[in-house]
Amino acid sequence: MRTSIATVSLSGSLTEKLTAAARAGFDGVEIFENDLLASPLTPEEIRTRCADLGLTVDLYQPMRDIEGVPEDEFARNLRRARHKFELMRRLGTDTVLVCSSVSPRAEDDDDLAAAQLGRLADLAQDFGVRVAYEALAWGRHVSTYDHAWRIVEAAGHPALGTCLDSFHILSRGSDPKGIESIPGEKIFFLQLADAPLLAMDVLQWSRHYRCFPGQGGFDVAGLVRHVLRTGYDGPLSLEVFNDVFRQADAGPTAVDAQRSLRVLQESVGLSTPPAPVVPTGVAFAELLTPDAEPVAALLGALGFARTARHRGKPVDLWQQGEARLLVNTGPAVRRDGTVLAAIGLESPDPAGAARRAEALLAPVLPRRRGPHDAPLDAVAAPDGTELFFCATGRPELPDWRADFADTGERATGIGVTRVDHLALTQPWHHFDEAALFHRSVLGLRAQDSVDVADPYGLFRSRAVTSPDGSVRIALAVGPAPARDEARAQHIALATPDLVAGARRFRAAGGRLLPVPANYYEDLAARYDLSDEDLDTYRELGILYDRDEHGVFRHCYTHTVGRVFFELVQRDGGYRGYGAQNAPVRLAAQHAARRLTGG
Ligand SMILES: O=C(O)c1ccc(O)c(O)c1
Ligand SMILES: [Mg+2]
Repeated sequence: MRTSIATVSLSGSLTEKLTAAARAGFDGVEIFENDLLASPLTPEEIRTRCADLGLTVDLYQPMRDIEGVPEDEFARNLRRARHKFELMRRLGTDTVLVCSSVSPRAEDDDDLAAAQLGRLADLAQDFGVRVAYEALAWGRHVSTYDHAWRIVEAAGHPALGTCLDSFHILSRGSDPKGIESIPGEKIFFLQLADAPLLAMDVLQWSRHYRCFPGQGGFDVAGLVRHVLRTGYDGPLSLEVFNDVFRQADAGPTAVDAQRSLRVLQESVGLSTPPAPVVPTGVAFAELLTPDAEPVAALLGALGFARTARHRGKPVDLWQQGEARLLVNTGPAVRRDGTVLAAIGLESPDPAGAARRAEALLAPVLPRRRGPHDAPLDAVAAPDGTELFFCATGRPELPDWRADFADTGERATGIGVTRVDHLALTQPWHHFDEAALFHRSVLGLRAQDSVDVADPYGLFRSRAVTSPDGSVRIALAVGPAPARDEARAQHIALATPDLVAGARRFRAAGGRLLPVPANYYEDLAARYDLSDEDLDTYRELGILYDRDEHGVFRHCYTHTVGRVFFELVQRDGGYRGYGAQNAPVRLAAQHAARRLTGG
């Protein structure tokens, strides 16, 4: 189906919005009145610009407070409408959105509303315009889609239809099944938006918290299925009022928006992009560092050995158990010190995974292929992390390790078996995009997001995981985008015996993050732990959590550049990440940074 986006959903000037929408692959736009009023372009120039960009102008909006008013006021409304219809002719669009009145002077009189909307449609018809009447969830007398449709039906005018907006329908808890009783040709327009489930005033919710389908808690796809059963064949149009998107760059937001519509179309059976190829493990995590020494010291204390060297590049493979870390000291190294730059995902079908990613608009990275390199398919996640789809030790596929020559070094190890999870702090305006990306592109499942207090703000965190837990990525967004630590990344390593592992790490010269004694007093109050265990945890800075499945113990290393490590022991099928300990950890990291300056 054709895809469209309201200009209000993107930041910048009208020109920037239109360019971003076209580049992301939208077919059309809804022009928001304020964007036109603020633009130096004439309506004719906007029309030409859209045509040059390959965009149709699908809707002009909104017209407000038209219906249900005394005759003298309605006469003034018609005069206003005539101006707008003339403008629409110059703009080259034939559909106008009229939202239900919020005026205190509007009367609760459906017959009057139908009669006046009919007269508006008469005038519109003279200009070749169609009127799409939308129920705002906070409309004074008309606030539900079925009520708006009753009025449209009563008016019985060919130039009057309804506009359905998923936010207004789902935020009020209306049953969208009733949409199926509206003839498809009377649905003049369909606007789509999702939103997180929040208990708040619906107008504020709508104006500040809408998000793209798949990023919130509404069943937008379910609603679209009802709409499709009516025979509606107009565009799927995104109308998202969102405080973050208003500030973020229009280009990436438009791509995020188009991706959400592609995923939606797939889930309602309108398209069949290549199927998701769910990763089955973490093949490697790659650190980029300008300063190999501190990284080597930390990995050595963690029990890793430099088992292989890339044949053509300054990249070392450090291994312990099934945990593999690449340390890259090549020219791509950035100014901001050590970073977690890439993740190798073990994929049952690397080429298929890359095709899926490309179909969902993930930037495909040029293959870093030297004369000896195995081919590697890679895409960039929204935060810039490179994701490689690769195979380790599977005879039917090229092994990425073929590019590495064995050094003969072997790890003595501290008991690390594998990477448990990767935690990536997102740029502040990419959080919702990141969750949708990892879910739709990689086929991971998103868990609920949790809020975590930091001494200087609030973190939001959301995990995406493969069904068997073999791939776990914790996405977080921090409080202060300008601060480095707000973009910290970490690698959590699994061990079956955390206490032994932590002791060996320390004996090898590793530094563990100290945790305040108050934490352990609280732990003693909350759980029935032995004094001996508590003493050990306090000594090593081990944090403790439980869920209905099992127990989680974890501790942290110091930070190098933007990266630190976590050692974790999961017992009994514990599913979380110790989120309730995160405030203590964040405070301890702030304190450690003040002491060491690093
Ligand atoms: O918030 C509003 O006023 C507003 C305006 C136009 C719409 O289509 C809408 O859904 C909301
Ligand atoms: Mg709307």
